[in-house]
Amino acid sequence: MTHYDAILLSSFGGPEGQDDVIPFLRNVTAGRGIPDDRLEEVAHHYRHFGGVSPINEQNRQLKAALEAELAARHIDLPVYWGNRNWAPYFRDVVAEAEANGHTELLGLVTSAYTSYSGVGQYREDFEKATAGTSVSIDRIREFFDHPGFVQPFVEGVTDAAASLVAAGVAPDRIHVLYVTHSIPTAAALASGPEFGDGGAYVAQHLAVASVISEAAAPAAPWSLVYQSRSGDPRTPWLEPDINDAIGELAAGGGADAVVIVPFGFVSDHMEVMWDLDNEAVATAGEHGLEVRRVPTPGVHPAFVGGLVDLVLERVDDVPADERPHLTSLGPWPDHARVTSGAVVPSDAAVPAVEATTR
Ligand SMILES: CC1=C(CCC(=O)O)c2cc3nc(cc4[nH]c(cc5[nH]c(cc1n2)c(C)c5CCC(=O)O)c(CCC(=O)O)c4C)C(CCC(=O)O)=C3C
Ligand SMILES: [Fe+2]
Repeated sequence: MTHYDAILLSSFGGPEGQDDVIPFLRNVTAGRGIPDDRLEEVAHHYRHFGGVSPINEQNRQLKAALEAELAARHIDLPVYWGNRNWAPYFRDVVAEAEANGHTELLGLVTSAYTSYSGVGQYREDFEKATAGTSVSIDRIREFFDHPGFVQPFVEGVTDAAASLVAAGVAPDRIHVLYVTHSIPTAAALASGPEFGDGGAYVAQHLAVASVISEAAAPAAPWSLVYQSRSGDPRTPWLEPDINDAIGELAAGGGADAVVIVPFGFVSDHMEVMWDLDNEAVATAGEHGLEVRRVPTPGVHPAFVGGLVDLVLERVDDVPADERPHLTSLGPWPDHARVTSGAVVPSDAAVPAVEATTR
């Protein structure tokens, strides 16, 4: 048994009004040289929705759902919620937890895959937030192939394919587009060079997509595509972009319909609402393709239950060979514990990718 005092639901954060948008974007891009015109472009996405990202409300709902699931299973662990880029910030939440006598936190990070954005940045922010405190933060493993994360997508693709078939589309004329956040190719490689050019990041996505397709739409061809690239246009990022992929599919006559599966994200936040529901759906329409967009896990009971299972496997020190995983890449190893500004190796082997991403 490993003792924890509380869970720290850890996420990206988002603006909640027009005045928040630019300070939020400055937080996100601090020191990373994102061109101003791109910042303005992103601000525009938020402005369109009143300056409000849905992500904070989705995390409040996830926190409530986790609390209900923990209570139903008689697990006495309070849930704190903190963000990297907007209030409640990690450093404030860590101070609040410490004041309440909660110093051994288990971080539940809302990133399913291995990348600097989803792993290294959180570790660095945990280090900053715990520096000079008595609080330590452990983190659950990347859960890309955990049944609780995969099941909602299997249901979503199954429903989308059924709805297209009901609309008269032949099952093998549906193309399933698994879409995730593009990252620089160098960052992808750094996420785990032992997995090939795309690193652990691409390998994990390919493995999960194949599991979902086999279960939900075995007759339909599929591909892995990317969204939301940003940064310097001269820097290579993972491709193809989903809009280019839709154009090429239509030009090649390879499909009558596309199913868009945003399996890089756990909730329908801004990047889903704007880049997919707005842009990619329009692109499909322009090319005369039927389109369905599959929901993200959100507060799906399988996802919420799966997160609690991921907490329990750490509390109970469940050995790797007994941990649920749906691909041959899993179960992904645990991380080093962050304590008082330092990373202390945990008992489990920490993969090289964790230390070297990006
Ligand atoms: C891999 C990945 C995830 C998934 C893993 C995870 O979930 O953590 C993710 C999630 C998210 N990204 C988000 C928002 C943004 N990401 C940006 C910028 C970037 N993301 C990157 C990668 C990722 N991002 C990268 C390589 C950049 C380039 C700049 C940099 O080197 O970091 C920018 C700056 C402007 C721009 O460049 O577009 C914004 C505003 C939101 C919140 C949405 C909302 O408000 O609802 C969420 C959940
Ligand atoms: Fe991002």
